[in-house]
Amino acid sequence: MNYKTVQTPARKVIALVAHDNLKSSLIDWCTKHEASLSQHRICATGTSGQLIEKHCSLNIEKLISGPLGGDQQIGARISEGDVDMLVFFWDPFEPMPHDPDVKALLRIAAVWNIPVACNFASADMMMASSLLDQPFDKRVPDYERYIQQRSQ
Ligand SMILES: O=C(CO)COP(=O)(O)O
Repeated sequence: MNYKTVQTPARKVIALVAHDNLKSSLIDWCTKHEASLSQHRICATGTSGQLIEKHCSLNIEKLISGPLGGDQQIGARISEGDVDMLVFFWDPFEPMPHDPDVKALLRIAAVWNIPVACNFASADMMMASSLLDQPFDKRVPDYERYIQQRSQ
């Protein structure tokens, strides 16, 4: 794979997702970081987004609920370059009917070099980063070269 460098903007698009047993943790985390989060654009899977809006004063773009396609929607946005960070409190103790979607979301986030936090501590560290409010360069697959090489 060939890579190129792109710039992540200062004002980020942050995607938030939590499985049911971790929704209260995500709400606590959003409450803790409400002021910082309000400086960025937030999207979330359906139920997580509704609950965050109910408990915090954040504007959330609510996508489809996870089991109905929300994880895939976020994955599609990542591959189109429209998500800069992912906080996904996935449940390590319960299998989900949509486990393939969860895996696909985590995979595509790895492909596109998206910072991902899967628990409270890593999400806290991400919010403490000086890069949160600054543009920063990151390496992503060079799609133009990839498609050019494949179509020769
Ligand atoms: O299931 C989810 C992620 O896999 C989360 O979806 P909801 O926020 O709609 O519950």
